[in-house]
Amino acid sequence: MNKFILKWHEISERPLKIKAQISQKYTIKKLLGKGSYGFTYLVDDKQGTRYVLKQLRKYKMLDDHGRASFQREADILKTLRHSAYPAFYEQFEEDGRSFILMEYKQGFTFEQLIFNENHIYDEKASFYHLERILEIVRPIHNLGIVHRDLRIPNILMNGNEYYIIDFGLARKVSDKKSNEEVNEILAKQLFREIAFKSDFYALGHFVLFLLYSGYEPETRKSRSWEDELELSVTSKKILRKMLQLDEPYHDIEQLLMDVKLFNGGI
Ligand SMILES: Nc1ncnc2c1ncn2[C@@H]1O[C@H](COP(=O)(O)OP(=O)(O)OP(=O)(O)O)[C@@H](O)[C@H]1O
Repeated sequence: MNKFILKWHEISERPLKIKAQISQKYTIKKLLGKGSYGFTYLVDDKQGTRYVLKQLRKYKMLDDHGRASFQREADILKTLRHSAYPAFYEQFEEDGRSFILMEYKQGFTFEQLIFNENHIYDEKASFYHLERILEIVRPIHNLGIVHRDLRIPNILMNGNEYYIIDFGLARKVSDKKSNEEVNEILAKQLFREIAFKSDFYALGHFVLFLLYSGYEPETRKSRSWEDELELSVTSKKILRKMLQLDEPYHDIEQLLMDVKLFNGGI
């Protein structure tokens, strides 16, 4: 399909309507997200239990790559089985549409916490959250999986619990053959390379979002984060490595150790 036709399909396909019934079991309550891959809904079953239902766009179903990445997300969710990530429930097709049903994780995303709830994070709080999040990234990396989308809308908090969602871009690092191709194309997009350091790079930006939540510019001139934020030498060092400005961290244990030392936990 040429690019124009693909775009036309993307724009013209509408999400399912609120109150629509799927698989005779689930009712659509809300559209949570709309991406190029498909739609994400909040649904409930007849007992009123909430779930998240992901739908692959119809034209993506005709495309091997689209189907494969949707399947990869289902497979990765099935593999993970940890309370920090949505549990996989089922996968089905209906009316030529493909769906994945997963656990709904209740909480606020860090995007909501910063931009809607106006939370402000100082250096101490930011690195505390980073440590807690790294603890739940560790099991993913230990399974040889890179998330590749650890952004503020994909990390949630509820009380003392942290969750990671949206495994749509996650890949196995051992998936060498297909990865070589992807890595070549994406070599310049530091957070999409299929390597653990991509997740650290994304989390470096995540920490900058937290740190900038309390930033009041003194001048109109924009400066680098190192000049704008008042940070300790150690946290700058950690961030520079995460952001691949210095020799990057290659495995999570090195990074976690530095963050724990900084937080005074070791
Ligand atoms: N399992 C889940 N539990 C709770 N909320 C979820 C879950 N999955 C997705 N969401 C919510 O739905 C939103 C959109 O879902 P998702 O990330 O899958 O789609 P997206 O279109 O790729 O969005 P984004 O670009 O924000 O990542 C998320 O930002 C989150 O608020």
